[in-house]
Amino acid sequence: MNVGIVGVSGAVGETLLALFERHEPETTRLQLFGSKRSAGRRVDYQGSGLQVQEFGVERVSDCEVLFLCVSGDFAKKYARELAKRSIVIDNSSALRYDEDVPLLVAPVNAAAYCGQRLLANANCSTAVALMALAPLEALAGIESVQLATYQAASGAGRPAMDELVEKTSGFMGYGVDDTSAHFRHNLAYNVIPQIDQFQENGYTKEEMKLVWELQKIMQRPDIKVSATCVRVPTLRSHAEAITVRLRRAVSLAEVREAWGHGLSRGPGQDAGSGGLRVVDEPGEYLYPMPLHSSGQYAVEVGRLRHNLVYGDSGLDFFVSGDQLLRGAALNAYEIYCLTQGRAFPSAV
Ligand SMILES: NC(=O)C1=CN([C@@H]2O[C@H](COP(=O)(O)OP(=O)(O)OC[C@H]3O[C@@H](n4cnc5c(N)ncnc54)[C@H](OP(=O)(O)O)[C@@H]3O)[C@@H](O)[C@H]2O)C=CC1
Ligand SMILES: N[C@@H](CC(=O)OP(=O)(O)O)C(=O)O
Repeated sequence: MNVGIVGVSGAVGETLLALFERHEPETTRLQLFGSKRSAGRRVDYQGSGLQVQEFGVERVSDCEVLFLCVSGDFAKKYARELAKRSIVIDNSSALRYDEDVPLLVAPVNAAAYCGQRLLANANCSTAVALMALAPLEALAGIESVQLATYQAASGAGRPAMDELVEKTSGFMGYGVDDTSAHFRHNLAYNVIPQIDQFQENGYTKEEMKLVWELQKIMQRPDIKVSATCVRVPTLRSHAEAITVRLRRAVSLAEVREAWGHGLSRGPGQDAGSGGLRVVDEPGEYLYPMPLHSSGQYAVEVGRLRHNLVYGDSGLDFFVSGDQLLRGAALNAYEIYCLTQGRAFPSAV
């Protein structure tokens, strides 16, 4: 198998490379690509060195599978052309809403893959939320979802993450420095209620992605979704406070049970918790947090309780999941596993 990663120096690309290093058989020939900026750089991989090559359509032509970890504009320009020769797994939002492109969160809607060559990876907040939402949809049917997100700096890429570290260590006090090259404001010791551009309806594009993508992936265009997305000064792992209204009353025990077996673990595998871990022992001060979920394949879910407004058909809970893994690289790797008929690594 001949595989290429385009954008390997970025936050998603480097996380994907680490997954290949850990899970991929040595027989796979991996090629790495980037812009002129990182061309020529050598990267350690499975005991040898790989050189990053400058991307070019002809240069990637022998790759049977190509991961695009670049931008939406890059995907718009190249993805369809590349898909004529390779299976293309795109991490950007550019093609997610095209009718002929399956939008995949592999443990949730693997059935949407049926041999297409151009495949879209979902938005990070959407993928993290879905790990807890999909089993609830199967359990009782979802009427509505309300989300408030707490999104890490790395959601805006590797340079944004580096900037937060630098600005935090150089913080001089509030009102002194409101500059940032990657966010609308300085994120150090701050929270910013804007991710992506504002839309005409007053929501941001990140908030609307949650609406569009939950509806497309769950094949439920009628589900009501509303979100507020906030950037917080964590480095990795998006956390989300989620309120769900179900079609019927459920017990909390039923919900925990559903979370224990409601997700696919890959072609030919039995369903399992496949990437969701219940962390819900308030008496022991154990609940989902980026501090614990960062670097982990599983999304953590906890703080489960019935919602005081909706009663026993409503649930409140909190999730935290490493968005560079579940919301990007791990999900992309699982999509690749799907195309190869292999079990997902989270099941290993
Ligand atoms: N970060 C996250 O949590 C998530 C990101 N995504 C999406 O994944 C994609 C990558 O994001 P992320 O890793 O965060 O971004 P980064 O800014 O960290 O990395 C961008 C990458 O794109 C490469 N690149 C830029 N221009 C070119 C070019 N002309 N040819 C080849 N490579 C190029 C850069 O390579 P070089 O260094 O060589 O210039 C770099 O490796 C984006 O579409 C993003 O929306 C999706 C879900 C979550
Ligand atoms: N928007 C996300 C990361 C991302 O790139 O998402 P998308 O692929 O949907 O644009 C964040 O900033 O946390």
